[in-house]
Amino acid sequence: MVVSIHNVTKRFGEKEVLKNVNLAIPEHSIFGFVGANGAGKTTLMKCMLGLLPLTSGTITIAGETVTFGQTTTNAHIGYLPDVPEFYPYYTAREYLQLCAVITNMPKSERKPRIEELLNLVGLIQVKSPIRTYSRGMKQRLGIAQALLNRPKLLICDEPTSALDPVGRAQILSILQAAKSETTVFFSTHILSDAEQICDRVAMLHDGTIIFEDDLTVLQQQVDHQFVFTFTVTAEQALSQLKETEYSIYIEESAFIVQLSSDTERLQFMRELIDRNLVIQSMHPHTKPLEQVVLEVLK
Ligand SMILES: Nc1ncnc2c1ncn2[C@@H]1O[C@H](COP(=O)(O)OP(=O)(O)OP(=O)(O)O)[C@@H](O)[C@H]1O
Repeated sequence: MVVSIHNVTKRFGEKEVLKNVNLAIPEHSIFGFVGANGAGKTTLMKCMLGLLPLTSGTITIAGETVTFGQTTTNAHIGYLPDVPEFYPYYTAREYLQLCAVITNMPKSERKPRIEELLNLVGLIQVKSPIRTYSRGMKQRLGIAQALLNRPKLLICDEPTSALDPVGRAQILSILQAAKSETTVFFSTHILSDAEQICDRVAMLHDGTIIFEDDLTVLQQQVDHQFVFTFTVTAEQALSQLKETEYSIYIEESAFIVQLSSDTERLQFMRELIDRNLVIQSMHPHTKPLEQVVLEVLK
């Protein structure tokens, strides 16, 4: 485990913001940390970075215990705050060169690493200074900076929240690519972002982890239901399957059918052939993460 959080409680005065939190983050995974505004996500990340003292409990990063005020464990961490700040008159390349010098990166490694990261974050062709960058470009540069020294863990605080759909998709694909060299821990209140790239998801609600599991387990399959697409629309397919014995319904233009056994699945395929319906895709019907969350919070 690259991160182990054990019975962590954090109080600000009388206010208990984290209540006995336990988390284990496996290496080379993308771990989504979801929760509404004010749930305590930033507080836990600051505790992981040794920026806040714990009221009780322990946090270890790459096997080393985090101690408030000490920065030794931060050598394993790259951190992207929600609004990263840079020197506005530098270009991305100049800024990363400065960071490489400050962090004592060996001279021979600087150029290849910086070019590799500029390529990863899609800024390799950009020659203009950072002051001209969009928010998404700044986030992307922030990821490059955080990854510069090959940390074992990349912590990103709401990296997609302020971005438009294109900017969000770019960040998600960069985080996915970063997984080959590090472990990604990112917080978000956008469930669909977590759903797109995470291997594991934990949800913090009022300072308590209310679920934590592999995303595939969380998005349980709905009782033997399958979603089909055909070369015709769902409505047309349904009309071609008139008087069928199968339980079929259409939900938001998706054709969904209940097939409880392998035999039923085979029979249904035969029926589709008999009715000249050509399948484009078939997959198990799963609950979106949002529905899982709503059910847990009920
Ligand atoms: N230094 C502090 N002193 C007192 N209360 C604090 C302090 N820092 C955070 N809090 C409180 O702790 C709670 C959790 O805040 P936190 O910033 O961790 O939430 P969050 O999940 O990151 O929310 P957001 O998505 O809005 O950033 C909030 O009620 C906040 O007011």
